[in-house]
Amino acid sequence: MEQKRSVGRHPYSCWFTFPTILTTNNPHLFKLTYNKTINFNMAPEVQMDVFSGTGKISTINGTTGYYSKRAFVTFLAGNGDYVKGVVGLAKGLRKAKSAYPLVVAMLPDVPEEHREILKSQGCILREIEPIYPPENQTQFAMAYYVINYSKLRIWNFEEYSKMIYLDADIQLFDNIDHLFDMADGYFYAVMDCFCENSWCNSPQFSIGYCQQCPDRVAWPAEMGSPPALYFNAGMFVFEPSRLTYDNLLRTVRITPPTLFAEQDFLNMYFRKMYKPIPLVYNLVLAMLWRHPDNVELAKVKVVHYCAAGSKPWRFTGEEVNMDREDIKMLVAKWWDIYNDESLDLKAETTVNSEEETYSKSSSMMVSMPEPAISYIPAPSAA
Ligand SMILES: O=c1ccn([C@@H]2O[C@H](COP(=O)(O)OP(=O)(O)O[C@H]3O[C@H](CO)[C@H](O)[C@H](O)[C@H]3O)[C@@H](O)[C@H]2O)c(=O)[nH]1
Ligand SMILES: O[C@H]1[C@H](O)[C@@H](O)[C@H](O)[C@@H](O)[C@H]1O
Ligand SMILES: [Mn+2]
Repeated sequence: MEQKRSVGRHPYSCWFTFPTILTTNNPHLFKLTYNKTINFNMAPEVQMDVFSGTGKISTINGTTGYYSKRAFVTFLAGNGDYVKGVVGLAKGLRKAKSAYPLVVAMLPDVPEEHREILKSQGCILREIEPIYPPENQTQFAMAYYVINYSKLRIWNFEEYSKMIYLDADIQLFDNIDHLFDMADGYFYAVMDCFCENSWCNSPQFSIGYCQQCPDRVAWPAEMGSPPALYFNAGMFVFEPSRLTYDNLLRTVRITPPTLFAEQDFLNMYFRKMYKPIPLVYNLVLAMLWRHPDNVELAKVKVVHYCAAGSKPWRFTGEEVNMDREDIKMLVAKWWDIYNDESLDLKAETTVNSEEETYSKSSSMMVSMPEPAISYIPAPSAA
């Protein structure tokens, strides 16, 4: 078992130590240094009609019946400070009065002390085994991201019919429970931006093309058809399913890793069922300086502190773009929630069980009537 492998360093500090992915004439091709070419359109076919869709038979307070069980889920690896992100998220969900609990899919290397903190905040802990891409190929993904393949385990959480995945470096500033009411059978997420240096080896970056403003640089005909819509995998709405899970694991075993690791993989796997949702559900911070016209900050519900140097718990303000007023304001807002003791779960409501710890309030929440349906129309395809 490779469980002892440690989580890599942040990509921005070691980017060029990895073999470069060369650009090609075709946007769908990422040519690797050893002349192996990955064609996203030629990826192994996967079953797309695999979602379970309806509610399942489950037991609430001893009564068996059909209902849809929903939860947020995040991912935690290692003994570093990402645990602060999860605590912040649990408190942010409480502040937004979400009706659903937060499940933490965590690797075995999360220390007991951190598990206790998360339990005391009402999180449901689920230990997962790490997933690594095929042997000897990890050099083609950024080391820092390789551990993120383990995230695929959340498709196995079949006791939930629908889940919203949130990275630990995400904070909610508004209730987003209505996203659970979107039609089943799709994969929902926010479109990414290709303008940051992290994309510098992509065909998109090389010609200055970004799906966030497709008219800025027209996609040249000689480069083939424009690339498929690409989402940021820090936030997505999905339906756990054993069938999908097995298929994901089978597919990942035969899919050579690329730069953004499981994010690229998920984009490839779910390309036919991907539906974009508005960027207020996952504000990738670079949008603030790359596409300011697309952002209405006051309306943003979910902020993703993914730009280099923006993690609130490590923030110094010294990195590029980090001295902006909007960034400092968003970091301060994250700390307001993290430090707000009134958002801590009250100790007396915590219930312990062998496998999971959850709060009485969260378990009650699951059986509450569903919130009113409020469908969020996706923006038209870019
Ligand atoms: O030491 C670590 C590193 C990461 N994580 C977890 O992994 C998530 C992803 O890491 P980052 O948030 O630091 O990465 P980015 O936001 O820069 O990366 C984006 O691209 C990644 C490609 O692998 C993933 O898809 C990720 O979800 C997406 O937001 C974290 O939020 C956290 O939940 C940990 O728990 N501990
Ligand atoms: O997931 C990655 C990562 O978060 C990078 O920081 C960002 O520049 C990319 O756009 C995104 O795809
Ligand atoms: Mn993130």
